[in-house]
Amino acid sequence: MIEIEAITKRYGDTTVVDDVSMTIAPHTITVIVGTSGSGKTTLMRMINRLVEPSEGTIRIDGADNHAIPGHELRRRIGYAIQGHGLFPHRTVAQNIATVPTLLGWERRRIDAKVEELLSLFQLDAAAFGPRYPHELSGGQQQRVGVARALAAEPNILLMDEPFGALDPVIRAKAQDDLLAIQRHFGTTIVLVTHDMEEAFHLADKIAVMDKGKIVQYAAPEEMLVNPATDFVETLIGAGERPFRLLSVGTTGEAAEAGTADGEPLAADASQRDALSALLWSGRDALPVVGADGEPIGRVTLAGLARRAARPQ
Ligand SMILES: Nc1ncnc2c1ncn2[C@@H]1O[C@H](COP(=O)(O)OP(=O)(O)OP(=O)(O)O)[C@@H](O)[C@H]1O
Repeated sequence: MIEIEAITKRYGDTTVVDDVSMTIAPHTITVIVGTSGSGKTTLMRMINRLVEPSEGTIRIDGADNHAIPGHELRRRIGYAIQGHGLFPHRTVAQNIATVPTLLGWERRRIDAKVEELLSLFQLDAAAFGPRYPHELSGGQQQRVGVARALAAEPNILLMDEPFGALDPVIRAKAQDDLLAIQRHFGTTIVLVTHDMEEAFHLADKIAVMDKGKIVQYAAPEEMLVNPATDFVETLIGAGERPFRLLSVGTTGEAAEAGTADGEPLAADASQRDALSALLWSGRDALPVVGADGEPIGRVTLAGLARRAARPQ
């Protein structure tokens, strides 16, 4: 659990984070969005004390983060940034092993961790471990950057625009990998992004910042249905709202009893994907199957339309 209490950061006369309080529950993904310069990065960096606050307290699992030496904190909290920040003269394996080596882990444990992470990120350890960062694609470098941030098994992972430099296809893949990895390790993730699509895809809770303040901190569905201010509504993109509502729910949740013809949809696909498949196939209904391939019902255009409509 991360408890941020009345935290303020000033540079000279300028207040860049203004009396922010928020609690981040363990094992969740919190996404911070907002306009450029609204203080997102500064707020996040006060968690691992890359930036020292002017006022206020941040507690990590109950302990004031000021009571923990900065270097210790940054070892315990993973940090991944856009452009990955890999060491160019170290191999992929050495990069991932950086913090475990600092912590004095045994060689065998380090090797096992490197292999586990590379395979979780779908990189073959034998092929990629010995390579240098310049021998990887941008997307692969980025995955190694996140793998490195996770190597010491941190409870908390801070991510600053981690997928900002990736093309849309690789980016979507990287987001899905991150969700799978977060479930695997139960890591508490705080992520800053400019991309609302990404925020709605990943977040358990979204914090919207404007001029150093949090203007709304809520679950995606709640924010869509009840945006706190005009600013939040603009940021969400009012025209996108029905589609975003569908993108935060799964097809399984929208499944109704009954059967339908056509290519089945996976229950864990988003309702937005289901809508797209329905429109594209020209059908009113499509079958839904569970992870085991067994039918669990059908999803209908009318059912999705009800879910995308303003709640009454
Ligand atoms: N070391 C510093 N000294 C002075 N001002 C700073 C410093 N670091 C950040 N700022 C200012 O604080 C404000 C908030 O910066 P921050 O990087 O937190 O914003 P952000 O919301 O992450 O922006 P972006 O989305 O553009 O990355 C900006 O106006 C920035 O210029």
